[in-house]
Amino acid sequence: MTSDTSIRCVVWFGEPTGIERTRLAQAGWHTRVADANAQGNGVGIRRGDVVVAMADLRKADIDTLGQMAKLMADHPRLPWLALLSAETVVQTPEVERVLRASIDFFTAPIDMQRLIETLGNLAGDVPAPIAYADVPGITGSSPAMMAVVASLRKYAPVDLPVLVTGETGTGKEVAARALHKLSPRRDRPFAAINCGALPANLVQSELFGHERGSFTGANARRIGHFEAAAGGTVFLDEVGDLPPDAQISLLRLLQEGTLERVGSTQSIKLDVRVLAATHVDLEKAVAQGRFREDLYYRLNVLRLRMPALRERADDVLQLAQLFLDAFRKQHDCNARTFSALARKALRDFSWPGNVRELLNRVQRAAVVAEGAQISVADLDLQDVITTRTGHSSLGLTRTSAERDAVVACLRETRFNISECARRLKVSRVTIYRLCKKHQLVLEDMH
Ligand SMILES: Nc1ncnc2c1ncn2[C@@H]1O[C@H](COP(=O)(O)OP(=O)(O)OP(=O)(O)O)[C@@H](O)[C@H]1O
Repeated sequence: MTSDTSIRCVVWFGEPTGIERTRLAQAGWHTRVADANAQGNGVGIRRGDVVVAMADLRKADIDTLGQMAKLMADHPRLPWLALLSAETVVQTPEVERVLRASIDFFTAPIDMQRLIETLGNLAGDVPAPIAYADVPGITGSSPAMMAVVASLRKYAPVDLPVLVTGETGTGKEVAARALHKLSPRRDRPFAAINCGALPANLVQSELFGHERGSFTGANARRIGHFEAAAGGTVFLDEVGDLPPDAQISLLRLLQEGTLERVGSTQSIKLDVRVLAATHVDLEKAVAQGRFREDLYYRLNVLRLRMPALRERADDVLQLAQLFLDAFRKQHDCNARTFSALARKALRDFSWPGNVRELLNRVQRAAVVAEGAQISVADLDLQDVITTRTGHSSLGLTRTSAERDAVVACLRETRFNISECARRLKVSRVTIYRLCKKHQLVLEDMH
């Protein structure tokens, strides 16, 4: 976080265009133009200012490139971004050094919106977590999460089953609890049952209860989870795992509002709202005959899809900060925030375990972090950074493919320019131009 008097500054080694300066100024960034070749020139940075350095290679000659790479190596603590022209030859050692030292790079024409967003991330702009006063436990202001919140508000007061779908760890149980808390049943019990974790031979008795002596070991009458939640809400997680007999009992409860305890023929009237969740494809289970179709339709009256975390990248930093703050309240730890690179990794990672994985990684990182900032290594996300920055932009890929094609063809044709031009279906002049562009000195290639 920045103090009130600190300013945000881009130290631009190169030549920003007028439009680039204006867009940065509009986004609250001062631009200080600097020269990579001029030693020790002051650029008016004060302690406490937020500084991002820009290595603008668009017009850099070979000497400037070398100077730039050296400058970056001498200032490894500065967050560096690189700007390339479409013609920048990436295979040169100097450009490679610049790219390796950069957190991110942009190829002309520069996408100013992405650049400003990246600068914001580097400055630690983590919007305050959006919690919804009326919807407990739900955090996130991404469009996907706002749609979820709108559905929760709509579905909560309606006394119908809701089928919550979504990958593991997306917050299906959190959503079910929110539905209960928002509903008129809020002061009655809420029971969350993982159907997949119940032993198959005990499912009926666990859910619907049993009478004394109904099976070996049933020493006393016992009411099941449904009866215990009378007047409230029962959330059946992994409902697809229910065995066939329990599916019949559940269907009856939904259709007639009654249940029978195991070992009894007496129907008990019960008022309970059923919410169910699945991370498997229930439609497929129905098609394969593993799940009753009539039960599927009963459960699937209202449907709520919890988005995967990678679909709501806007929420990742907010959630990460929320989890870190919560951890700090309970434990002694130095970590207060995330480094620029860590924030980038958090946004770029695909989060197969969704919010649960984010929570686990943040807590582990908070324990192992030495300083005030959690690093990429603390989060164990180094691979994300390596893979991402290893990726080429389209411009870079094209440039490098073009160079490879020219080099290969020149070698094949034993450096016969006319033959190479014929094979590549371009003029001789173009071959000479391409050699110049890619800094290919013909004699060196023999
Ligand atoms: N929007 C959110 N805001 C804050 N915490 C969340 C949010 N969504 C999920 N969590 C947290 O993430 C963890 C996983 O959530 P939850 O158990 O609800 O996921 P799930 O989809 O039911 O998982 P599974 O399919 O494995 O049962 C919990 O610790 C929960 O508190």
